[in-house]
Amino acid sequence: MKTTGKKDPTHDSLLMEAALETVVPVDLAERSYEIHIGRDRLDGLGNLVKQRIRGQRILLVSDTNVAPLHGGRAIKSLREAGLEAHLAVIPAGEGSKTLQHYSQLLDTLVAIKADRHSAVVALGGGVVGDLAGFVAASYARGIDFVQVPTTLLAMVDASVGGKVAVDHPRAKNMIGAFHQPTLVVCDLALLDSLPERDFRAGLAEVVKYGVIMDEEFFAWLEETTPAIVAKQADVLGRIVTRSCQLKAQVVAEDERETSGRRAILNYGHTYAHSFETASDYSLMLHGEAVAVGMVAAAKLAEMLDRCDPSLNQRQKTLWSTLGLPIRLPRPFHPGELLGIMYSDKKTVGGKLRLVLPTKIGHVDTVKDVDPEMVERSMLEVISG
Ligand SMILES: NC(=O)c1ccc[n+]([C@@H]2O[C@H](COP(=O)([O-])OP(=O)(O)OC[C@H]3O[C@@H](n4cnc5c(N)ncnc54)[C@H](O)[C@@H]3O)[C@@H](O)[C@H]2O)c1
Ligand SMILES: O=C(O)C(=O)C[C@@H](O)[C@H](O)[C@H](O)COP(=O)(O)O
Ligand SMILES: [Zn+2]
Repeated sequence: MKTTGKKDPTHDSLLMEAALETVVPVDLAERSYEIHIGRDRLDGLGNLVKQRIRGQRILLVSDTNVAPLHGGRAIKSLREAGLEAHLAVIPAGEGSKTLQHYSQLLDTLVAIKADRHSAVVALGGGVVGDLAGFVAASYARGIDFVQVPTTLLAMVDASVGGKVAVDHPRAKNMIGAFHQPTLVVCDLALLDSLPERDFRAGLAEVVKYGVIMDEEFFAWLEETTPAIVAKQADVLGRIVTRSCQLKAQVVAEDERETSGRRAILNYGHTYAHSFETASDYSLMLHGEAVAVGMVAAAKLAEMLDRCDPSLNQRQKTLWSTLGLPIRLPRPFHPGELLGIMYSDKKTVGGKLRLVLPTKIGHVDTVKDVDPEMVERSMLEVISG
């Protein structure tokens, strides 16, 4: 692996040791938990879950794509471990992150007589994890929750850190909570069935970690694109492990985004959420919106003389090689997007706050950004 810039002595070993079987700890005092990463972990799920929950009754939540492929094995493993597992299946896609589906899952928990020691297990991508997690956060004022992510995006990001939510029609992830899982199990073999477009969308959040906090990881991703696109098993293991290590580090420093440190994970997201919301959550995948949002954010940083144009060029080159968009797929009105950005959760007192890069590996949160500049930065990504 090429090493460039200031060297963190632990870095090479961390990335190289990030082989196929790893456990990444998330250190949060009494809410600490482990992320188990490896291939073919689903068959051992029941025993892992059993050790980490208080009761026997489980609601396994999955979606209409994942349940037929992997739900049977998950249920079998839970039942073989002596757990009473029930299955609830939601329609696949972002359209399920609603109060209506949240309410239906609560009804299911009541129907199966779930109690305070019962647990929710999410088997799916970020949509299932965010929705099921919010259900677990609020049922009986909070019950145990286990994440079994099945997309790359959920393995590297959504399953870790305890942000759980549903969307408001005009504001993404606006109704939710912080509720940490008690266990995360990433079975890399599940990625074999993931559609190509969803796999590539997950890479956006991986590259995000490089830009916000790990220049060497970013450079390694640039060099490794052929193996990434070919989904080489050891490379996928390294990507998931390094991403989880980086996210765990940030979450341990600022669990509830109070000090501001955690906001760095939101790089590109204020823009991304406006694209998703303006298109009723149905035009772009979250990862695709993040990729374009990072291009717009880097353009703004460049316009504000905060970073060199080469940063955005490196991002865009990587997006093109990894099959991610650098522009929006249809024209949008910048004013409409800007209006939605004011509903972002980082907005305080009517002032926009944005996470902007200074160089690869470093970002700052910039308060009170000039809205006119933000609007202009969007022209970088608006087609037509
Ligand atoms: N909570 C967080 O910290 C956090 C972080 C990042 C993203 N998110 C949220 O995550 C969501 C996006 O997650 P996503 O990209 O995983 O989308 P997703 O959950 O919609 O999954 C993508 C698609 O892949 C299918 N799928 C999932 N796993 C599969 C598998 N193994 N085989 C075949 N098909 C499979 C799903 O049915 C779906 O159609 C967004 O709502 C986003 O806001 C949350
Ligand atoms: O975990 C975080 O913190 C993140 O910001 C991760 C993001 O990738 C993720 O999309 C998150 O859901 C966005 O958070 P939000 O607070 O802007 O809804
Ligand atoms: Zn995200």
